[in-house]
Amino acid sequence: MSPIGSTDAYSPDTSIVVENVTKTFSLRYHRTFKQVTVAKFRGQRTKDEFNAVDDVSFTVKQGESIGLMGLNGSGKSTLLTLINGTMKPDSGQVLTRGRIAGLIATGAGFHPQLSGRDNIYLNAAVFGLTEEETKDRFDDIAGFADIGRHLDSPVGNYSSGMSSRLGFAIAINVDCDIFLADELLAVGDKPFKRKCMSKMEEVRDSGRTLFYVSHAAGSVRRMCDRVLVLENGRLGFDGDVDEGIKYLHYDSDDENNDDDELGADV
Ligand SMILES: Nc1ncnc2c1ncn2[C@@H]1O[C@H](COP(=O)(O)OP(=O)(O)OP(=O)(O)O)[C@@H](O)[C@H]1O
Repeated sequence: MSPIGSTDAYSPDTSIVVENVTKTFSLRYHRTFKQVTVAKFRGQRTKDEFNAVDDVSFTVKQGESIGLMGLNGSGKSTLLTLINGTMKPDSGQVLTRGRIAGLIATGAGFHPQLSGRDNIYLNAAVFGLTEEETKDRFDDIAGFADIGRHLDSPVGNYSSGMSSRLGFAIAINVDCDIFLADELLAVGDKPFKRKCMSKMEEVRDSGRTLFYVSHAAGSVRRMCDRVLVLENGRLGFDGDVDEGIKYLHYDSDDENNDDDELGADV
């Protein structure tokens, strides 16, 4: 990996540069105005700040597939949201090259009162597809989501698995340079997870940059050629997949089981 700040980090085959990125959130201890006032009167703390992403730096080359791992709350989703541009870092910078697509949160970007069909057009437009492009891809999207008659009912009534199917089906049909996937296998059923994995392999093999958040060691091993491990917001490990998984102390017996790898969490 090129050191950040070197000319290599900004070379034409660089896909993502994350440079000393920090994102700070507040932990609030009281909800109401009255509680806050009483706490202040008693000299108690009403909030604390912490770095969900803490001075993280790395560079990704176009076509690399990165497994982003770490325990719950270590900052994976926050980092993905910063790469995606939905949130801005408090310090440092994130640079990306090309169009970004992917599934960051189940149901994010869907309008609950619109049907699945209308949401396909809405969501595809957010990803930058024209109406014509979406029409051309509609059958592929609906076919991949495979939610049958529910396509014409409001997305607000969908189960989390159904929202995830629709979200993934749209995202995977967008032409992009960087594909971000945050625990997309967490809610789907097993046949859908298998379908997603082979689609993601297609994405990886087509030369797009893949950023894949997962707790499942087996699927990271199958999908990725490099692992980043976050620990309390800091980058604890960046390198070889097996070593990254060992770094997180996975039980190696679980990793070889194909069924487990599609669903197992740490
Ligand atoms: N908008 C927010 N405001 C305050 N705290 C937040 C916000 N979003 C995330 N956090 C906190 O930031 C930390 C990192 O959260 P994040 O969702 O990035 O972790 P994660 O590694 O993706 O976790 P998981 O594996 O459980 O999905 C957590 O402590 C979380 O509570």
